[in-house]
Amino acid sequence: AVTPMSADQLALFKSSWNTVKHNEVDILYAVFKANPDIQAKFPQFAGKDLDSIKDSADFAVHSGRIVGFFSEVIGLIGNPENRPALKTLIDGLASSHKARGIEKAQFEEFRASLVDYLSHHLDWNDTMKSTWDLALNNMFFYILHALEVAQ
Ligand code: HEM
Repeated sequence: AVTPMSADQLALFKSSWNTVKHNEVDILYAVFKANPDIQAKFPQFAGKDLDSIKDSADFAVHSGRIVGFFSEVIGLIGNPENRPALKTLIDGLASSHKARGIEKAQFEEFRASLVDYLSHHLDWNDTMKSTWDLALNNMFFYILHALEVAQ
């Protein structure tokens, strides 16, 4: 289920994301490093040495798309008028990933690696941790549900 965030939590969520959102390459690198099975799903990166692809243009483009999705969603969260746009984005993500055979468990792995990254790059105190837990619980509730019902 989804638990609404307080205004303070929402503000902290957004401002803390703003401090790392341009570390796209480092974030995707951290996800691939911890989860070779995720890297293996990317046709252009499968089987390649992560440290040698990290600085490529292709890696930057993909990192920008994937991490940029979070920026797009986080930018829309908090205003009820944006709900249809959020639903469209999340449904699109779910159907494109379902079509690639990506399972719920891999989304959970992605989430865990993102949190691990954040825990080392944000001022990770109890308030920060509980705010991100809540935000990602909500976001992944929608994503995983959309993945379940996607065709
Ligand atoms: C919440 C987590 C994730 C987000 C926000 C995300 C976001 C995106 C976005 C925005 C794209 C480009 C648009 C599209 O094709 O839909 C994309 C492509 C892709 N994603 Fe994800 N993704 C996530 C998790 C995963 C996971 C767990 C895997 C693999 C196990 C994965 C594999 C792929 C692949 C293979 C592509 C296509 C890359 C290409 O263009 O060749 N994604 N992802």
